[in-house]
Amino acid sequence: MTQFPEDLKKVLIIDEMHLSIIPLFEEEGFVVDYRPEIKRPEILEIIQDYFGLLIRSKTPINRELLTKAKKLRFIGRAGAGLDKIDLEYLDQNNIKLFHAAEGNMDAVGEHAIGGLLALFNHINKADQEVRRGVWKREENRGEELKGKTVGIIGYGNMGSAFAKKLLGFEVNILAYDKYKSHFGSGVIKEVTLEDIFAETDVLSLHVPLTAETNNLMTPEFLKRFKKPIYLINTARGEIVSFATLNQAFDAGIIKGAVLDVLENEKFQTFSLEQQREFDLLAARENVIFSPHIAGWTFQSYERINEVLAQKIREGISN
Ligand SMILES: NC(=O)c1ccc[n+]([C@@H]2O[C@H](COP(=O)([O-])OP(=O)(O)OC[C@H]3O[C@@H](n4cnc5c(N)ncnc54)[C@H](O)[C@@H]3O)[C@@H](O)[C@H]2O)c1
Ligand SMILES: O=C(O)[C@H](O)COP(=O)(O)O
Repeated sequence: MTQFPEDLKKVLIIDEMHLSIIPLFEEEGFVVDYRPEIKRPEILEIIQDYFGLLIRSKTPINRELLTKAKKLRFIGRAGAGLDKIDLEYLDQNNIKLFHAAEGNMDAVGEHAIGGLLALFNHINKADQEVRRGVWKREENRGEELKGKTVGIIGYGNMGSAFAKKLLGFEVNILAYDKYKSHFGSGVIKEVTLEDIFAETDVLSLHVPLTAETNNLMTPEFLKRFKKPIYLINTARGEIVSFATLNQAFDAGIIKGAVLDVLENEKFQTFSLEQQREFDLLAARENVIFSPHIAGWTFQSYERINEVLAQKIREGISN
């Protein structure tokens, strides 16, 4: 067990997490305040007392918050995405950041495959029809994954987990990563973006949300695909807008989509245009939505805590 001085023990948890987080961190010698219901104004008032902060994504960890966090030495992100965190500030102020992407990457890989198979085989649509007493076989004839080329953009934890799950489906797997190289294997081919445009049948996005990937998929970007594609987005909704998706469907560039993430995930805050474009998407039979649950399994919920506790144990003692 790590022994910390009295004033370097307090850890604040501001998001709902599997309750295993409490004993895991207490065993490490921390004093844990589990406050999943806490609102931002109170966080701003009390954050000065804490050595560690454990988060998911409810509250932006921006300068307003961080400048008040005078004793803060580490942040633990129970999950993968770091897009709500001011990474530059952490770097400049020697605040360590740990994430637990390894804890939900298998869930994301399996969800992407599940969505794709459901899309290819019209499972959701056919299920609704049969429940209504409608028996349509020809209209629900499926598409096989075997022989398709699957393009992956972003080959980190999620992209590589998805690729690994694809092995066995007898597909051609191409992966492009702007900041990583020499990751290919005999089966998974490391390629350029041009190769992705030229060969992809199924495109899966696994980049983080950054200034560069926000709206990465513009209409111009999508026009560069040589064949109509099926799109899987389990990364972040801001990478491709509703309007761009509709345009690409209408132009025959996208012929089906699995969308676990949306450009705005709070329906009540949709602008009129977002509502109009979302309704158009929702009217398409070849779109499958889910409410940002790709990484959200019973197993990952608990595994994320274990990954985080272990990384913090190792990282804090250095
Ligand atoms: N839907 C969900 O439940 C869920 C769960 C987990 C993660 N995610 C999302 O998946 C993202 C990826 O997670 P990860 O753990 O694999 O991250 P990661 O950092 O391990 O991998 C991302 C990869 O993308 C590459 N990249 C960055 N910008 C790029 C660009 N412009 N073009 C091409 N490649 C680029 C990076 O070099 C990196 O290798 C997270 O940031 C999060 O947004 C979603
Ligand atoms: O980045 C992640 O790990 C997933 O998108 C889940 O995010 P959440 O913990 O904020 O729900």
